[in-house]
Amino acid sequence: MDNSKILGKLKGKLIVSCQALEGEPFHGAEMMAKMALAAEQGGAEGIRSNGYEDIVAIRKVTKLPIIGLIKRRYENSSVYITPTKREIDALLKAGVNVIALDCTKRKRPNGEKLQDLIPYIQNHNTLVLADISTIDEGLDALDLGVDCVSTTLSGYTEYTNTGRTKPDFKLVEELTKQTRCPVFAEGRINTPQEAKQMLEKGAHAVIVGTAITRPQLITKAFVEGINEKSLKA
Ligand SMILES: CC(=O)N[C@H](C=O)[C@@H](O)[C@H](O)[C@H](O)COP(=O)(O)O
Repeated sequence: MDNSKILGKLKGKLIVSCQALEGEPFHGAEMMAKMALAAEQGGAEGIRSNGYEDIVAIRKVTKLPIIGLIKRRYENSSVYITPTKREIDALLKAGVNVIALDCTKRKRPNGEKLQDLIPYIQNHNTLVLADISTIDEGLDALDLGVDCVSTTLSGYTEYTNTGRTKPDFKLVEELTKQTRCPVFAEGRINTPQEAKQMLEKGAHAVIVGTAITRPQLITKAFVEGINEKSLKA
């Protein structure tokens, strides 16, 4: 696939994040490949996926563009989405089209720097999606030459973790005002209406995970909805 055309193809579309971590009922490459297939059948135009095995399995069942990441925790750093060159090399080997890279201002493990990692990925004919949590991080990442940004980490860094339960519409709106580069809306988008609203606010595409691919959490939302005390009572 010609990666330079991917961003154009994703404009206005839905990307489904197919991730189940260890301990989750759907954990496993075979399951994630089925999730990706289901997403494609439902009309998604891209897949976001975590881990070498899951990505290889997904690549076998679909030709959709894959945004890959590897979550790994290192000592002395809270960066966990594709933190080092080691994860980047594994993603390049898996054959992803785009690499999702933590581009927050936090210190990376092994003293590695975004200034080196971004061109390294791009020199392998692979795009960089910057996962950020604030407007400044988004703009800084764009200055460093990333191909696109995603609001993935809003609410998940030490300095944005305010217990937010709704998507960060404001961050998408502000970022799209300040750049012509594609801004992906991601994180806690739980309804088709919210997804559409994000596009109306200028998002290039919408990435949805939990609300589509984590059945235990979808069930929980229904159970909580049923148990919620009626305001009229
Ligand atoms: C914060 C973090 O680690 N986010 C991860 C990034 O890859 C995934 O766990 C999320 O599922 C993904 O961002 C989609 O978001 P949501 O599941 O809320 O639709």
